[in-house]
Amino acid sequence: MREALSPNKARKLRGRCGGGKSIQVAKGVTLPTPTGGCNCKGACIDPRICACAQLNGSDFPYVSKDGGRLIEAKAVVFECGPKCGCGPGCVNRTSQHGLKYRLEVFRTPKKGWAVRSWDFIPSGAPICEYTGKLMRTNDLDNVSGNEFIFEIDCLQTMKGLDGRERRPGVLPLPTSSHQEGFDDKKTESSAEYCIDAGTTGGVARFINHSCEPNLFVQCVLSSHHDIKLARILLFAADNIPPLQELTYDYGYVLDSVTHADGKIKVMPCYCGAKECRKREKRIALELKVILIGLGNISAFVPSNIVVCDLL
Ligand SMILES: C[S@@+](CC[C@H](N)C(=O)[O-])C[C@H]1O[C@@H](n2cnc3c(N)ncnc32)[C@H](O)[C@@H]1O
Repeated sequence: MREALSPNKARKLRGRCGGGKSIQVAKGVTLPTPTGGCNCKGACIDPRICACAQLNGSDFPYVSKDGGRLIEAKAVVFECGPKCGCGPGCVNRTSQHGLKYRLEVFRTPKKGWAVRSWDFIPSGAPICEYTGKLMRTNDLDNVSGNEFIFEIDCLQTMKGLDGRERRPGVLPLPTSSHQEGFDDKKTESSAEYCIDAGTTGGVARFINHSCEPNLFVQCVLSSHHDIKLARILLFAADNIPPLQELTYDYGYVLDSVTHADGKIKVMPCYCGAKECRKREKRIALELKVILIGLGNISAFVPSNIVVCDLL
């Protein structure tokens, strides 16, 4: 990968601010109706009063420094939503404020497209949301490939299933979520819903896997409390200097992708980390993998993102 940016080669593409296209919902999938929120006015300040702070363990998950930073990774973050009394500037809406950093989609020698920032990113800062088409995992037969499928598996993270690290401080979800999908006795690990960014989505779809990532995945609930349909946000795991490639751990099950004949599909990992596991872990989907043409990536890239082909 060449490090130097070439302004002549860099191309600004048109698109929407705030991470690109928002979530589209597939036919047959219904988003839950917004749940009631807090009664705070203007901004949420007192965690003893804010009903949303109570859901986060009686505190706000964010500090307002640098426009909002997540204090620590959580099983799930409860943000204020449409039914809350607070306004859009509330710190407990940090992931809803859109892209804050100048991101660049660039070409790598071995991993295809990748993403980096022109700005310094402080630890805990929200980067972008994984957007695309929200669909049932069972309906995936009809999509073009699994390169851009993100399974919404917050439940597995919460329960530490499939080798995922169980995050500390897991709080019981509100009653509605228990009814909607959080069953303590359930050990089944498959995600019921996923986000397909194959044909629509934002810049998150270009972020590659690393075994030593500088981002982490955070499930966020803001307009409802159904964990199966949580929003997927990427946050900075560290202070990230400008031009360092942004990566997260795809965290899927090793050797779970098979060809049609049942043979394991080995996916080499080129993350370059010292502790690289040497294999990109992929999801357990028996799908034909068809790379979609990236001739027109403008559909995925908002206007404050630059695309730069460095090959
Ligand atoms: C969500 S896409 C990421 C963007 C992709 N690089 C592109 O050009 O559109 C996931 C795909 O990127 C490639 N990829 C991501 N991380 C990789 C890694 N560490 N090593 C090799 N290939 C990787 C794989 O082809 C993977 O299926």
